[in-house]
Amino acid sequence: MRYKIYEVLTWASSFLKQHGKEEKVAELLLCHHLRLTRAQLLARLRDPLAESVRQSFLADVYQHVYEHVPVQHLLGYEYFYGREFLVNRHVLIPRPETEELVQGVLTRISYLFPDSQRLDVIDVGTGSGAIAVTLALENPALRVTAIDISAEALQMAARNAERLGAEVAFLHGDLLQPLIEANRKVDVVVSNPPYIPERDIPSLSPVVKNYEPIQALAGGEDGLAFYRRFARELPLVLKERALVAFEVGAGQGEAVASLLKEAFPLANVEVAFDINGKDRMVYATLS
Ligand SMILES: C[S@@+](CC[C@H](N)C(=O)[O-])C[C@H]1O[C@@H](n2cnc3c(N)ncnc32)[C@H](O)[C@@H]1O
Repeated sequence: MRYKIYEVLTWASSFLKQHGKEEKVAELLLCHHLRLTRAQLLARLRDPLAESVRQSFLADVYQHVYEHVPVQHLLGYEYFYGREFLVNRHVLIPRPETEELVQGVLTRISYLFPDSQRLDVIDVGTGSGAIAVTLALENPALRVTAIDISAEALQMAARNAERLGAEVAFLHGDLLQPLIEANRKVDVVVSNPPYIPERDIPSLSPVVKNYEPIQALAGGEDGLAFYRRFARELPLVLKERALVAFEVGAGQGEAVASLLKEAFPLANVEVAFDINGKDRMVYATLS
């Protein structure tokens, strides 16, 4: 007996709901397995579903429910700023909050450096390359370099840059060390570093804790370890006129702003809030 698409979809949606997962995951996964858009899927709900597709689709649904595999790992991608970024276990799945950081950087660049050519922009801890690739594509005048300590993450970021046609240079290294060693001075440093306090890691949801790289999450005892290092190392790499843009964990805004004010007493430091009203970005402008 062959089931119709809508029968399998209805069953999977309520199965997901019963297990505390989002129902819409069923539609996403089924579109993926059938290589259809959502509109095409909805137009074919009464078509029969091939048994092989039904089985591979249900295998993914079970993995999501019983093993907490993130849906992005089942699909192999996540959307960021309207573009598809490939993801795997070596990179953080890019989050919507980070789109707000990218937006903030693009806006600030346009008014801080209205007539500068080829600004040197560095994305530290690039992961999937979401920030670096998006900045390069949204403003092709930027000269974007991405750094990560994980060689596997850099591989994925480079693949994303190539697929999306972005010109980004990649450096393997520890935070700003590749720039310090080369005595390179830059205009913009942007980073979404690991910022989860170590004590909070055990209570993260299994979808995050079991599948996202710990190196992308753990920010030392209080979550601020990377910002402290940035505050020490940034003065060695920034030009006189420069922009620093960080994503921070909710509640960390003021602490990170203080670190930047200590490092750059003359800078204009600003804590910005995300769409959910949480302190999420800290910007420092040196001029
Ligand atoms: C929170 S993830 C951010 C990934 C990506 N930028 C994004 O916003 O989706 C942090 C990234 O920093 C990298 N990282 C961790 N420690 C690092 C270090 N010491 N130097 C450079 N990168 C580091 C991790 O490998 C990870 O890719």
